[in-house]
Amino acid sequence: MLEIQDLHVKFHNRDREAVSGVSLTIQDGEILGLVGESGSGKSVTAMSVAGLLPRKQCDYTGRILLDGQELLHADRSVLREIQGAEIGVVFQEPQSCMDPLMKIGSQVEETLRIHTQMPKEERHQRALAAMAAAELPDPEGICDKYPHELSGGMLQRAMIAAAIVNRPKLLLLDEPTTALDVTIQAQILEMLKKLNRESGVSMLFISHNLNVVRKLCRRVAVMQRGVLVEEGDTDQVFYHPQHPYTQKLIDAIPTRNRKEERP
Ligand SMILES: Nc1ncnc2c1ncn2[C@@H]1O[C@H](COP(=O)(O)OP(=O)(O)OP(=O)(O)O)[C@@H](O)[C@H]1O
Repeated sequence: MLEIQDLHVKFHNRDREAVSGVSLTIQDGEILGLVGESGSGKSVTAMSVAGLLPRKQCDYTGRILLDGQELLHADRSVLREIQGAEIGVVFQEPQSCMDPLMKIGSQVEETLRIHTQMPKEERHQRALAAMAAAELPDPEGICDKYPHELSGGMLQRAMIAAAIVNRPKLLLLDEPTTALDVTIQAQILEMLKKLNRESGVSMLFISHNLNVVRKLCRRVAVMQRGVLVEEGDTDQVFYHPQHPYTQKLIDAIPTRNRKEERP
């Protein structure tokens, strides 16, 4: 469903490419993990897919196809349509993505307001359903709250609800659990798994932590300095890494966590 072909991105104010010849595919209903250290080009890859690349500040080549439709060179108006209707995006810091002065319910509904003609009551019902799918307790009550009244974990669930409310084909999750404590992180990973199982939405899950990716993704791609150095079945990559950089990422995981869940 998503095909990235030979993507290159170079920012004008940098000497080397942020993304150098990355090719990746995500099948219908698949969750692909994308790992690598800070600055390896994961977010720039996701931004290219989401149509969020600052086009005036960089040169970019390649192709990005979502169900056959080219996105990398598409017009802004086409991208805006796709962003709201077919691709949902969730970032690490929900606080910085939410409007502090707008109630949660309105923010979750926003995509529907912009991209559909749906009547108000139907929008509200869809927002409640999305919040329930994101496992927010008491969605009706939370609709009336402001962002500062929710915990970090709850806010991230609200962001996920906003990203799925228009039933996108693809969800881009850029370090969505990194800022959360481990218990909340585990609960959100479980929720994402269930969401994928029940709605069939495909996901690109970005993390610098290979151990987190293992919990969610059957397939993983590893990036280093803009280049895709390894890709394959997550367990295979984890237990038999082919690239020294992947080994380095694995070595960075505490041994206690590495042993758990060994098949
Ligand atoms: N708007 C921009 N202008 C110039 N350089 C940029 C811009 N956005 C990203 N970069 C550079 O592109 C490279 C890749 O960054 P990217 O954010 O994709 O890395 P990442 O793997 O997602 O890391 P992190 O986890 O820290 O976000 C980095 O060197 C970064 O500084």
